[in-house]
Amino acid sequence: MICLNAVSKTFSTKQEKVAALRKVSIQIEQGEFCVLLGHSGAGKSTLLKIVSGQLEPDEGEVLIGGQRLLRRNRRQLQHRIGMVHQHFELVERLSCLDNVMLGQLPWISWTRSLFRNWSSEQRANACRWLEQVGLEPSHALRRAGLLSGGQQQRVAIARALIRKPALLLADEPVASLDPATSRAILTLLRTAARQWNVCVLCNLHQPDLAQEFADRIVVLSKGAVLFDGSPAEWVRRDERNEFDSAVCDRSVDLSSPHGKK
Ligand SMILES: Nc1ncnc2c1ncn2[C@@H]1O[C@H](COP(=O)(O)OP(=O)(O)OP(=O)(O)O)[C@@H](O)[C@H]1O
Repeated sequence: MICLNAVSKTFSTKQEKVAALRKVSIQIEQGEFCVLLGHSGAGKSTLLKIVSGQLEPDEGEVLIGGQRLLRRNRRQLQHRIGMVHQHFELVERLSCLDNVMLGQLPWISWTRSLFRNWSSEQRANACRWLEQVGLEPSHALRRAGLLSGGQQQRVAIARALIRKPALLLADEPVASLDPATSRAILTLLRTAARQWNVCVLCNLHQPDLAQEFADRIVVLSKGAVLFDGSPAEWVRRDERNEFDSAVCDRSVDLSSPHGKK
């Protein structure tokens, strides 16, 4: 379970101070697929960076599996977090298998990782994860950069899951994918949450996809939580026009390859 208690973050630049997060409190259970929605600048990426330990909050606390995220235990807790990104962030010149193995770096000796000298057991494990995310065994030795976007995202998900994370953070994982592939990837993330009891926190720009796939939707607006509930509750409130175009990017067009008009 992850828990954010009254987390605030303000960025100061020479010109201004931007309150990116204002006393955000949310709790996500193991096995839950939670989608963060909000227009550009609402604070979604800042929240993910704070949960992953890349940024420190000014106020408030983050608990991962009951343990408070602090500077001194950050590395140890980061080992329990898997990350998936919009642009996959694979090492394109390496094989899919080697990319998946990178997810296990914290537990592999540096000589093995430097020479990619994986044991047969490690190889078999990586291949199993590639299979779990829907890739044929023949993909294991193919260069990651030669795969389609959807296949690369599957490799990235396998790399995140091989470390058996308590928490999987997905920062706009379908932003560069076509609508059909987006649905396949979100199905995979939802399955991962349920099958491996992972708490998944996923940033999206598309309310329709959030409604279709999320167990829970959290809407941020100007750094504050505007809504936190089930997709059914979200639809009821949306129908009463409680959320207007300022909340979510209604310009999203799922028929377009990149989701934007
Ligand atoms: N390093 C930074 N320095 C200054 N301001 C920042 C920094 N990072 C984020 N911000 C500001 O904080 C606010 C929240 O940004 P954030 O990136 O979290 O929004 P977002 O909801 O993820 O947006 P998007 O959907 O466009 O990625 C924005 O106003 C942004 O300009």
